Amino acid sequence: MKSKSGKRIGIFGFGCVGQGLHDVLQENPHLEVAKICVKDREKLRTLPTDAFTYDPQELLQDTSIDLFAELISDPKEALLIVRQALEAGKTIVSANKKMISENLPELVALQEEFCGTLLYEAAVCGSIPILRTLEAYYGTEPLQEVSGILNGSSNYILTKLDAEGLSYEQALAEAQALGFAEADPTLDVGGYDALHKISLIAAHAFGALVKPEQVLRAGIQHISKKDINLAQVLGGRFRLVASAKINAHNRLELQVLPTLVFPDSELYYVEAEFNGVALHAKYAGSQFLKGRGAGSHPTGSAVWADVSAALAGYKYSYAKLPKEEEPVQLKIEGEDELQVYLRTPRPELLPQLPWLQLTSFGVDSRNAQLVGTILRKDLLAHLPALKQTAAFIAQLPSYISANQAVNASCQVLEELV
Ligand SMILES: NC(=O)C1=CN([C@@H]2O[C@H](COP(=O)(O)OP(=O)(O)OC[C@H]3O[C@@H](n4cnc5c(N)ncnc54)[C@H](OP(=O)(O)O)[C@@H]3O)[C@@H](O)[C@H]2O)C=CC1
Ligand SMILES: N[C@@H](CC=O)C(=O)O
Repeated sequence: MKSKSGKRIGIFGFGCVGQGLHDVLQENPHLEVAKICVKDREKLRTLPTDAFTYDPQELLQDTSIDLFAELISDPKEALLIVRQALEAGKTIVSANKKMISENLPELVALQEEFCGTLLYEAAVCGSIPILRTLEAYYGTEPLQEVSGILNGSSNYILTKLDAEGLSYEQALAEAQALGFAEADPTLDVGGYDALHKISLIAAHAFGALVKPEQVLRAGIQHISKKDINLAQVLGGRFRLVASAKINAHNRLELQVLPTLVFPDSELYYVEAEFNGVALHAKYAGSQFLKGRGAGSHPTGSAVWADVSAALAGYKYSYAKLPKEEEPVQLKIEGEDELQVYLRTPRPELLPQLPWLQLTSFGVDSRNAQLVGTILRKDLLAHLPALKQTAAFIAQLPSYISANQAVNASCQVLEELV
């Protein structure tokens, strides 16, 4: 079908997001879909066979195509596609946060060298226009913090455990069936996906190029009924929260941690696959954006928005990234203290940690719970050993005392008896 704009798009991937984009383009025929590149020749498709190709070069070398959308689940192949498109000076839109966050310096350099364009709004918080907001609105204003719920699947699981009493396995299976989860769901529940997203946010919001090992990261995969009940008795909910924030020493602190949130936080009300991001700017003050963070049409909509913007000549300015001649201003560090809740079914494996304060409770043959205060950098150093104990680790706000947690745990036990 001839499009209104006369422009042609080549799409890589026809899964959850690719189909979402295709649906949106069918209802809004501004662009002609040249072809869709997929992998599996045996898969049943909802479109005729001639809509597809299995050879990426058939799209990449087609000079009649004006721009590409890269929406495949394989980050290595995605990098090859995006690299080739940018080296040819083309415009390409991607949703692949793992690939982009792990290769951002190269992708920025390729855009500069060959004058191509890469946009990736769909890679961060699905339908929420967070990158465009950071770029177009906060390109010059200093930000103090950007934080929130950046992974739809984890949030869906946590909501279902808390509100409907589903088992972890049931909730994860639902998140997968609905198309929210990554091909490897460890990326979601292990906090890696949120790490990729907060790294991209850090680049646009603070001009920081982040290495994964600089981020304090824990996921939700070891959460248990006991933890959910404890949160409920305390009047809170666990959410997987990612944050990038400038601390009192003008250092950037990055973390992805399950966090106990209460009704005084906007994040308490972010449910199911929704995401929510709070921005704290020096002059504008605070803002909160909430919307669907995963799913076919919400993500397809974000890709479509990028496609439309790219056709209108929009590019990221990366205004806050340090220029070659400037030294890197922002150091990533962790001198501050964190209060954490920790429960492990393998207490015998708990490493010796330099706790500043520590209260243990709920210790029996199967579990140990504790609330402790520790320096962020010490927790970062010991996190791999803690993870060996299958521990569930979460940040507790400082206004919750260890005594409150102990009392809540006793109440949970009484209710279970
Ligand atoms: N699902 C979501 O809500 C969101 C996903 N994303 C990101 O969007 C991207 C796509 O995710 P999603 O649609 O969920 O994934 P799906 O698993 O639903 O679909 C993946 C698609 O990629 C194709 N594909 C995989 N490997 C190759 C390859 N080597 N060559 C060509 N095609 C290939 C598959 O082909 P075939 O059909 O033949 O199997 C399939 O069509 C990922 O980067 C994901 O992280 C971003 C935001 C939200
Ligand atoms: N797996 C991701 C998909 C969107 O980015 C998520 O659950 O958020």
